[in-house]
Amino acid sequence: MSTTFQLDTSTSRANPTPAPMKRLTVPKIKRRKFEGKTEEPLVMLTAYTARQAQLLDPHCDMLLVGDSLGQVIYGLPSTLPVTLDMMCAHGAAVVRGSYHSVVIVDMPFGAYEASPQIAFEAASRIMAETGAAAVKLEGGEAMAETIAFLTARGIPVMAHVGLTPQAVNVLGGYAARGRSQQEHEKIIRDGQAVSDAGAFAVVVEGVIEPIAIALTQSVEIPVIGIGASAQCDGQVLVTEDMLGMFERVPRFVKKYDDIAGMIEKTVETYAREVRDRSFPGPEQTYQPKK
Ligand SMILES: Nc1nc(=O)c2c([nH]1)NC[C@@H]1CN(c3ccc(C(=O)N[C@@H](CCC(=O)O)C(=O)O)cc3)CN21
Ligand SMILES: CC(C)C(=O)C(=O)O
Repeated sequence: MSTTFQLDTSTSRANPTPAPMKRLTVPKIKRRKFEGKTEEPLVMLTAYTARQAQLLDPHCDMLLVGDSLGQVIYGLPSTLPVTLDMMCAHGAAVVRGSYHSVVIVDMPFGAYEASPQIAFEAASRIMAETGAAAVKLEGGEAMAETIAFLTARGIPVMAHVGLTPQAVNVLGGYAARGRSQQEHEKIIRDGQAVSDAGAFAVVVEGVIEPIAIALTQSVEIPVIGIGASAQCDGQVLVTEDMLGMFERVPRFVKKYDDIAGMIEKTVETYAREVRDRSFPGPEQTYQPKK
């Protein structure tokens, strides 16, 4: 087990970012929201690897090591089989590849729900092994006690309400939430509960826009939207989704590029050159000294 702390690595030759910046902190993220609104929205993307983190870091305020890595990296059918070992390994890689953003690591399903004490054991392991600045967990009122427990013991918590993918079996799918008045009120109560419990920010996912707007206006912590509203205090997406790595993505994803198409074309060229023996060429081949 290797332990990596969040050191200032700006002088290390392993870290090629040209203009190292001082890393943002959780209190600075929280303070970005004042008088009920964040002037400039917070920018968050998921990251799972060191190189990906290096590329995203200069443009983001927060990097989320999401448990969506279960689907995106490991090809699992949901986020439920994701383990603490996976989150620690990818969390450490993202911290090593970033210099500026606040890194937040998802707590995997099963690692925190049973009790605040169990949650602290999992969260403290994540903090110690990755060097991340905070953890994220899914749930509202039911997780308020756990959020207060972790925060009081030195672990900042980002909460996640609305469409909570770890609860897919209770919700019955990934459809948008909050279309009934009862559900609407429950999601607002969840957001207020996590804010009152001391979460430094909250993700609201897959809800009808009026809920996202009402929540953003009613809590003092930044509300980060995904499938929510442009009026949230920030936005997050799964990086591979917005880069166009996947054919099928949720409706709330905007595909900014077609990376899958680029990879396909490039690999097609490589395969052709191998088959017609034009790769490797003279420039990629060693010859004996004359
Ligand atoms: N690549 C990826 N992107 C994500 O946004 C994401 C993950 N993985 N894994 C974890 C959760 C799961 N999420 C999901 C997954 C599927 C839908 C989806 O298919 N939504 C449909 C509607 C589904 C329905 O109505 O039943 C859509 O068209 O938006 C939404 C969010 C969000 N998260
Ligand atoms: C989609 C985001 C918010 C997430 O929770 C994840 O990446 O797992």
